[in-house]
Amino acid sequence: MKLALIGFGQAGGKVVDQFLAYDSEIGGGFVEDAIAVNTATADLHGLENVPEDRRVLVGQARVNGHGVGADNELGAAVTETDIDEIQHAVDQVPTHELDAFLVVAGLGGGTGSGGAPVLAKHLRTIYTQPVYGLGLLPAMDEGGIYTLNAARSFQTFVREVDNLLVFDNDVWRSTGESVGDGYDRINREIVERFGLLFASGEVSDGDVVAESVVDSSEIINTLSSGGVSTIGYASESVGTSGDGLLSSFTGSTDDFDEGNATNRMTSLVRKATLGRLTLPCDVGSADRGLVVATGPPEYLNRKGVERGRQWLEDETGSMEIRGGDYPRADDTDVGAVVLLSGVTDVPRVKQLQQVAVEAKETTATVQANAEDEFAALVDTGGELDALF
Ligand SMILES: Nc1nc2c(ncn2[C@@H]2O[C@H](COP(=O)(O)OP(=O)(O)OP(=O)(O)O)[C@@H](O)[C@H]2O)c(=O)[nH]1
Repeated sequence: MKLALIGFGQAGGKVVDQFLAYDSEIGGGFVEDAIAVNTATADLHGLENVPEDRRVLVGQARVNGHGVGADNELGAAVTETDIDEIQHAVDQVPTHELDAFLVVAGLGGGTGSGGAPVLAKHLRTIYTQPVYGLGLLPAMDEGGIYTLNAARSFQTFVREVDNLLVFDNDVWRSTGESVGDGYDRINREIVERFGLLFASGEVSDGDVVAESVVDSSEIINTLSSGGVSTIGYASESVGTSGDGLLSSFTGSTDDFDEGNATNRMTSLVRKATLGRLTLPCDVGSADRGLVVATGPPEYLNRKGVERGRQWLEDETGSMEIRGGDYPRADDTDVGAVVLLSGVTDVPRVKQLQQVAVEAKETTATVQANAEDEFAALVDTGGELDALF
């Protein structure tokens, strides 16, 4: 499907930057346009792939290009004020080619956390295309302010988009990794999963057309349940003709190969669903689902996808599970992407909200105490007078 990507804040901009790289790497064709919005000049300069004329600085009058310092109310306020600056950039998007907008932001900071919901709301009042969000949840150890920001932004963002796709940094961290290296790896995981899904609706005329190629309308229908979505992905290297299943084609019967490919695809769908999701949840709470089989066309086995799809129907109890192929002739992996939409049983969100409520209460108590303590510090019991 053709997307206009809008990265809001530092994390949003970096992920959009990586989406651009991934799209050209796989020849995906899902990025119709890409814009980065930020309150910090330095963050915009740090981007590599978003064209310079698609970078928008907001809030200059209030923060002078220095960011909002994790104040997401300020992030929201400056976005409201400067919405025309962003609209000016969106005006250049060839919207007649567009299937949807995707607004990407880290929810723990200030700029993206506050600005992304404001922009989503604005876009939905103007355009007929769906506006999706991709929200990145902070790791738990980032601290109270990030958790509180994320919980409040999540609540607002999910209300203002047609569907909120979520990626939880906490689940994807590795111990012993520097923050920078960690984000580079995590961002790759993000764009691989979401990128494959979006590219799957973009099979061009020159590509090999498989038996049942996923269409962008199937992605849109799956996401039209609204609410929150998560993605699972599993893949297996099939190598080139020297190893993997291809080599087992030679010297074995077609029946055996067919059965092998069917089993492989069915188990990839299960692995994708039961393995690490971008946002862990109870799969049974999903409202809709989409199974996409990716890889060289000869491995995209219809029976395998169908069995995987039926299995997901049983797991979710939903009748709205779609399935299809994304053939990639030059790929050495065969994989399954599983999109679960409208999930409602998400312990991580409840945990985030609980910690946020505690953080809010603690902040209020600390502030009240600080005021009393400061008054006590300055007060001399009437012994001394201030100058004026
Ligand atoms: N996945 C991912 N998450 C990131 C990355 N950088 C930051 N984050 C997360 O995003 C949250 C918000 O950080 P930023 O995007 O830097 O904040 P901002 O929107 O620019 O807002 P301010 O810096 O407060 O103006 C953090 O709490 C992290 O959890 C990144 O490169 N990848």
